[in-house]
Amino acid sequence: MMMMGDMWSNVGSTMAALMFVYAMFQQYFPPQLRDRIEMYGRKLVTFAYPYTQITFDEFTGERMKRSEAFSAIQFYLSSKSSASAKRLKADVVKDSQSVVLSMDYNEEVIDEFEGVKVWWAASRSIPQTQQFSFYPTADEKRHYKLTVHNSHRELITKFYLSHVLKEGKATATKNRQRKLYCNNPSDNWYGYKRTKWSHVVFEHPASFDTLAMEAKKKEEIMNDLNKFKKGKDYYARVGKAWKRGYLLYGPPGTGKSTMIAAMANLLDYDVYDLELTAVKDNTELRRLLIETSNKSIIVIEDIDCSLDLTGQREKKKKDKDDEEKDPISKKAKEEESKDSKVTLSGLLNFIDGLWSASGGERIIIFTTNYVEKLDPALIRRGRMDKHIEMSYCCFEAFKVLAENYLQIDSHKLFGEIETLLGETKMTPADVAENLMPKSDEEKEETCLKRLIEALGAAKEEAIRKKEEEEEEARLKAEKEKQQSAEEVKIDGTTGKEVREDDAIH
Ligand SMILES: Nc1ncnc2c1ncn2[C@@H]1O[C@H](COP(=O)(O)OP(=O)(O)OP(=O)(O)O)[C@@H](O)[C@H]1O
Ligand SMILES: [Mg+2]
Repeated sequence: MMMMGDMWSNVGSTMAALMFVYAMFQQYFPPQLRDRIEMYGRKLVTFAYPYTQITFDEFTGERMKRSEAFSAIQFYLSSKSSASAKRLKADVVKDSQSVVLSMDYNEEVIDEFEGVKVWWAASRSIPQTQQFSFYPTADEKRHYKLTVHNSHRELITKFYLSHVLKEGKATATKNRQRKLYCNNPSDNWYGYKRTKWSHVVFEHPASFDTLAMEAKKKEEIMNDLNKFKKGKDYYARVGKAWKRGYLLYGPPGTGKSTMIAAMANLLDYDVYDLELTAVKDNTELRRLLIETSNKSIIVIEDIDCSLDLTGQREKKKKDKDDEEKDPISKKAKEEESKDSKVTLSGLLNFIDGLWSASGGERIIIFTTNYVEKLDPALIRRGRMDKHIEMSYCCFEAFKVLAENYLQIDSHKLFGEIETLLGETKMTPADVAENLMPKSDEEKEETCLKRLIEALGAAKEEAIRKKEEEEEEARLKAEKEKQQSAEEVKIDGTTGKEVREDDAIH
């Protein structure tokens, strides 16, 4: 048996001989003859290997964006490979109910199109690095290679490939799991994981059916969203970036986050939950946003707490004056501001779509508990196109919750609840909490009575608070009156009342 060492020395000497022949060929043959020989050489190779290979890389372009063709091919081949490839990779999708199989590396899948055979292979190239690592390297390059016979090249490139992309995209849509993305702090953007966003599967059950609010308002929002979704041509015609901004405001527990989930479910969009406090500056903000995909909702919750957006512009001048006076405080301020330098104007630019040259279909949502705290520039129409107030529970909203939690649409206690809801403020979150049966045996009447009790208590609490406030205001007024009376003194000689400043002179 030939030893490995012998085999390599044979290969080495063959290579050396070939290189020697090629060098002779370059040096001693006249150029015309060389061209001719090369042409015949190519024909010989084509004759011996009459196939064309087309490669589809996973990442393309300068920005190394994930190629759409690559993912479409991946999905297309997932249906083909289960039948023919022997080694498969499995991926669980859609609520863990179905498994998508794709071909493993160096496996081959044969496909047929209009009687023509083609061969697909998946492979990856790993860069030669000296470093040893347990983890897959981030620079690993994956690609699919399609091999076709030269005689069918036109049919394959013109028709087969578009068929593959169309089918692949359809399968992708069918298997698509929506995702909830959260931004990573930028210190984690580089290194092994190298991602700006982490994601989990988005499986929030909220829908507009279960959302407690007035039917008319709900319908108006749904129509607005559906119009946006179908509005591609409209946005292109009027030259606007295909985006829409919503501002959801209202007290805690009125359903702002629930509404966002319902919107994502209605539109079938991904959700990007952007934590602004983890973003260092406007450049980072831009980088994050460029990485968001189409058909997504970008959410900034509690915008008033995320940044000092309101005072930032006015503060600038004051800070400058202070800094000039005190170099130590200037340094300290610089250190401090390193932490978060996303500015109002950075945010405004992002909303205005300067960054969205890559296309559209994005919804931007801000939520806040205090709408009055926000800078008007941030929420003016055109930026936040629609302002939605999420308010305390009304009777109509209660009926939706009763249907959700108790599966009832009427009850003799409803009248009393309607009156109480008109007299007191309770958030849908609190109403829902009271309606939720605490055990399997608990009857709907018990739940409704619990709600009535809670509403009654809330009403009494509100009356007590109001009385307290009135009492406080009365005491304050009395104190002020007393103070002003003390300031008035009696002039001993004339017996007339004089003001304190008159008495001094
Ligand atoms: N309008 C609503 N319809 C249905 N359920 C609601 C509604 N509002 C609140 N809830 C219930 O109350 C819980 C809290 O609501 P949610 O988190 O949406 O409030 P929020 O307005 O986002 O509050 P915060 O301002 O504190 O973020 C939800 O899990 C949901 O079950
Ligand atoms: Mg919320």
